[in-house]
Amino acid sequence: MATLPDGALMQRAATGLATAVADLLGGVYGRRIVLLVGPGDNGGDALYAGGVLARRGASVEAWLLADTWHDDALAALRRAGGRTSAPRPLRAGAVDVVVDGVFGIGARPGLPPRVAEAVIPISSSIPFVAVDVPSGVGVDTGEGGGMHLRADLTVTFGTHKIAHLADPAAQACGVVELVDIGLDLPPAPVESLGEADVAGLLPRPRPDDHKYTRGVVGVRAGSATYPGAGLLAVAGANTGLAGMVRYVGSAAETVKQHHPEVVGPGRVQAWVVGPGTADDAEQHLAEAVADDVPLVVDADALGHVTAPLPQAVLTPHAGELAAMLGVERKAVEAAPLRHATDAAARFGCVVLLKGNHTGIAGERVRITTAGTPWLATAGAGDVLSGLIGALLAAGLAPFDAASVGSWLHGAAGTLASDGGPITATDLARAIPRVVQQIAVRHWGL
Ligand SMILES: NC(=O)C1=CN([C@@H]2O[C@H](COP(=O)(O)OP(=O)(O)OC[C@H]3O[C@@H](n4cnc5c(N)ncnc54)[C@H](OP(=O)(O)O)[C@@H]3O)[C@@H](O)[C@H]2O)[C@@H](O)CC1
Ligand SMILES: Nc1ncnc2c1ncn2[C@@H]1O[C@H](COP(=O)(O)OP(=O)(O)O)[C@@H](O)[C@H]1O
Ligand SMILES: [K+]
Repeated sequence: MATLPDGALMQRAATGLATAVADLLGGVYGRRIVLLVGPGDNGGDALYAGGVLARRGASVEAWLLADTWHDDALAALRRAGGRTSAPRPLRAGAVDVVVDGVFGIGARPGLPPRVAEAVIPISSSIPFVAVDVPSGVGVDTGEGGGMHLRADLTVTFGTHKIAHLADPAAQACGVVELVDIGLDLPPAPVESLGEADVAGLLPRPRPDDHKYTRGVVGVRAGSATYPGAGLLAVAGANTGLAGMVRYVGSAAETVKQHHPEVVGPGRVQAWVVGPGTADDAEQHLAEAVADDVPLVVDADALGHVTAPLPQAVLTPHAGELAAMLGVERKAVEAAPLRHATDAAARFGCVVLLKGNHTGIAGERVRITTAGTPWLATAGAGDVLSGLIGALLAAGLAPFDAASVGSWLHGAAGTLASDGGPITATDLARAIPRVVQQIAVRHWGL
């Protein structure tokens, strides 16, 4: 901000916001727009954008929800023909869009009663556009805090904030649109991989490779009671990303019938331990750890992790992580990033916490946004552990294996789903297609 004329960034932000609102409305002239305006620059963005839209023929009213507001921005709105008015109940169809400019990155979580009273009587069928973040969420934690607003579209500036990536706040954002305002940004403490990042990290077979140089992954999963978990972990491992898959466990016959490529015990470069192992989980974990290679620890084996495991990727869902940390599941769901980071410190390894947006805590934090809620289906987690194991065997460091595996898993779920329901088997089958698309788009093959 110091290098630019006063207000330049805010003008860029407000122009981007006005464009996004116009796109959402499919036009501006005659549209009815309500601005929820707080005391800071977030309210200033909303007011300036309202001015741009009013000049183009929209009917814009601002509800001033704090005792102070951005004076210059309100003056600009008034000059453009906008007005202020008192909050009132809005039934469906009463206005075309509500713009939430109450609080932005300067906010503490939660909403003051005056704001809550104004927004509760607004029909939930009126679209909400959040300026920067839905007001009231924990901007730098992604935690829900107390009360917060929800948006159909969030227009943010310069860079994504943690609240756009980390649940539960991310679920309140709707679609997130990033407006470039020309900021020169430092490295981020939280990252989200995109397809090009994954293309750069994925192991590629070289001309002189053979199956052993590409890495061998061993799967210890499934049992007489749960053979399916073994099959699905193998399906995730056996998608061609490692050179070979070994299986160790009591579902060996079933695994061989479905996956003729898979071989029995021997040397491996990485282990996957846990899905469906039931009473054998502790022994499988001890044997895998004794091999001193990187490993994925999932499902039944997670309860047997007591000491730090420096080469491991732990892949709990919220319930499993809660049990490991001795807290309530609700506490993990309210603050997933914090609990994943705590667990990574406690167990001295990478912790991948599964969910809508999966968080990977290790040397840094990465969040996966590539998935779809259709992935909430039995066995999808077993496929993930196998897939991450294959990437470990292929030579990726645990933090990269976990985050690249999670991205491929989400992208495969989204591709297989195409908007409809999927099974874990469909998901595993789609993984090679995702890798093929990456190869075509980014590797020039
Ligand atoms: N920085 C940039 O590069 C750019 C920033 N831009 C824009 O500026 C926005 C940030 O603006 P900002 O810093 O003025 O803070 P903002 O979020 O409007 O609110 C702070 C005010 O709210 C109050 N308050 C907070 N929480 C509260 C609560 N729970 N309950 C009650 N009150 C609460 C707080 O009070 P205080 O804490 O001082 O008591 C203070 O008065 C940013 O999100 C983006 O939209 C763009 O223009 C482009 C460039
Ligand atoms: N609502 C959701 N949106 C997106 N992905 C989800 C959602 N719920 C679950 N998933 C993903 O589906 C997988 C489920 O794994 P898990 O809970 O271990 O199931 P299982 O034990 O049946 O395999 C995880 O990768 C998780 O991230
Ligand atoms: K806001």
